[in-house]
Amino acid sequence: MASRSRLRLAAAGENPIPQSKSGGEGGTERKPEEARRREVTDLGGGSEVVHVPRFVAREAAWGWFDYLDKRIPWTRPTIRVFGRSAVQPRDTCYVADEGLTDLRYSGHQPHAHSWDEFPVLKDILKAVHEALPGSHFNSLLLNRYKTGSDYVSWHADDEPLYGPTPEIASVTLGCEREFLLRKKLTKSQASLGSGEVAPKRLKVSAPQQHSFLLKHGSLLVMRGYTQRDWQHSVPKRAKASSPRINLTFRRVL
Ligand SMILES: O=C(O)CCC(=O)C(=O)O
Ligand SMILES: [Fe+2]
Repeated sequence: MASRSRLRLAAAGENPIPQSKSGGEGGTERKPEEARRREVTDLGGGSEVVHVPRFVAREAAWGWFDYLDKRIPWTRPTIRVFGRSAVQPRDTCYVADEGLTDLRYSGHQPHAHSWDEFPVLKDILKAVHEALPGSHFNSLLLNRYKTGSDYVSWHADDEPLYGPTPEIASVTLGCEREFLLRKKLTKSQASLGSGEVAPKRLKVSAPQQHSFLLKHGSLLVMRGYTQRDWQHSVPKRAKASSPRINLTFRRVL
């Protein structure tokens, strides 16, 4: 379902988007107004998503993809989901400022690599900071979805170490994939749905949902109470025939 509440396209020049040095060759250069296009979706209740479809020029984005695909020490850890052990359905790697080793999710504590090991990540971080004035990301979770069978299931990045209103900036390289957001159910909605409180025939309306097609070189930012009130996922997609690398920049408080 397409997002219905795209509120406004930010005025050109409102926020600077970096131009790539290598984007000018081979007809890959973006028109300035296209490079600055950002769609702001107000999710309500103080939650917001910003989508910058052409955050970085195609050629530069492929340069980043090739480097990360080859150089990142990808692992596929065993995690715990609903009390069961399972191999995570995508490759991953964690990079963070010195001393930020506390990330733990699904019973797994990833090793924190240093930014110094991967100079390209410093360039990408710089570009993200320039696009999002006032942001100070200090950690990065990378994901690689090798085929359309790799995915991330419904979750929120609501770990306390990110604080109550984290800004999370997500860069997509390679194969485009669908990114879904759905509103978390309130306790009373959840119990209605389970049939514990009300008879089953009492219909519970479907949660609000938004979908974004995240293309090569795009940036998606989740802000405000998005992690508290919404969940997101990247579902399996049979048609996705090539790998996708995703970088989510976060700030550990
Ligand atoms: O791959 C994506 O677009 C999302 C990844 C994600 O949600 C996460 O790493 O927490
Ligand atoms: Fe996430």
